[in-house]
Amino acid sequence: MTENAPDTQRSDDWSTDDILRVEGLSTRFFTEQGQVNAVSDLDLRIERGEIVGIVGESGSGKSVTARSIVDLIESPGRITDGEIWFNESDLAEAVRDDHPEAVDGDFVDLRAVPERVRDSLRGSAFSMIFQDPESSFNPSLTVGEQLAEAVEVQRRASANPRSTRARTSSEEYSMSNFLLSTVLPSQRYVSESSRERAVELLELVGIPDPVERADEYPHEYSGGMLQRAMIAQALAGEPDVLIADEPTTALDVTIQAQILDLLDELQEETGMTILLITHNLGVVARMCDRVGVMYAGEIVERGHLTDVFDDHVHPYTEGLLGSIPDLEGVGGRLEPIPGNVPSLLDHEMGDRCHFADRCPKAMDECLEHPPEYDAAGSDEHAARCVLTEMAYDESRALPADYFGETTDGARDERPEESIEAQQPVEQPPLEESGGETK
Ligand SMILES: Nc1ncnc2c1ncn2[C@@H]1O[C@H](COP(=O)(O)OP(=O)(O)OP(=O)(O)O)[C@@H](O)[C@H]1O
Ligand code: NI
Repeated sequence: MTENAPDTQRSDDWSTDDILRVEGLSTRFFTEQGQVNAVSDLDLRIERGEIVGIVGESGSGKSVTARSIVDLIESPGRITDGEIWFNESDLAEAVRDDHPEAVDGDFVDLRAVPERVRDSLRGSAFSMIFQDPESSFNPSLTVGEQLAEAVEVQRRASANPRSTRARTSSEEYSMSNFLLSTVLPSQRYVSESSRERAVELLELVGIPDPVERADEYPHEYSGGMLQRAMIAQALAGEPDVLIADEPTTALDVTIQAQILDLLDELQEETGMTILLITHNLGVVARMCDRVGVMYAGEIVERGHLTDVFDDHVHPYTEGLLGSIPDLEGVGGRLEPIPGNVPSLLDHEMGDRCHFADRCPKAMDECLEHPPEYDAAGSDEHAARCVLTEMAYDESRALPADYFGETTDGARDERPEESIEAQQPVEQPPLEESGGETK
């Protein structure tokens, strides 16, 4: 404790089980069209060793949330507000003297420490896997070489104290596909033991004949095998938190299920924490302990699986549940929620519930932007919806044409014949509805 530290620490109220606490995170993109509110006032708590899901439609802000946590937001984007507290006593010790304001108990606010400290956590504290494994590998190096180099970089880094780690540009490829161009082969750094570890990692992620496969190039791998190799790459630094951004969307359903099983097994073996991003509630049901449902840059409902699957309050969650695809393959059809994903342009968002124009239960109350209310169920259950506080009252319903013509008729439906009632209609899977990751 320093003289400047407040008498009561906020971390006194925080569970020591929490490995990460995101508080009031806002991330904006400043584009020619205007300010895009990609993530707004988002709170997220993740316990050590749990698998937390973030689920929502394309464009709801899931990837921006993930990239904000690992400090990968690029211009014209910027985190404009919030704190990202990471619970690690060694790191807290290391930065306490120079940055007392960034430390609260064993928690460190990653936004309040110098960039080099955040950089030093990539790969070791946090690692990220993406939907598209091709972009994480250099096509002109063998998979084994690239894994060995990732191992080497992490080894050399962990020989130094966390706050002063030397970095090389080459390690970035385990984190970021768009930094691929900076990757240079640097075989002189790769030791025999790193090569052995690379083969071990391939074996760990279930790649058959890992010694031989290590000598192959990325294009010689199938999509599922390359996804496994990317997971191996992300594990090279033995991260505390693995952020998996739609890790299975590009794969066929059988392979999807295998990759999810692999993540589950790895979580159990290593005890690492996983933040799993998906637009598929079936994946959440299979994998996660807790889940946050995102809409228009906000978490609109959160809780344990039972809260969200059985006791949900938010009509958006209800709509998503009508869209659960069959993960095992047969069918796999999704019923999209009627209406369009909202514009996140600041001047078009308005100060109302952002889902109101698609909501079959929108009432006068929804013209005010709802705070997060506690909801019935577990302590963790909360929703940004007035239905936590009052029953739906048809006499207060907004007229169907209240929001004009742009809503694809979503508001023409009355609740009794709303989203669930429309299920039999065959629709293309949400995966095909586009998004920046395609
Ligand atoms: N580089 C950028 N420039 C401008 N706006 C951006 C940029 N990246 C993201 N956005 C905005 O942030 C919003 C949220 O995007 P994000 O990628 O987080 O969505 P998502 O929930 O991950 O969707 P998907 O399921 O399609 O991956 C997008 O709708 C887009 O408007
Ligand atoms: Ni995304």
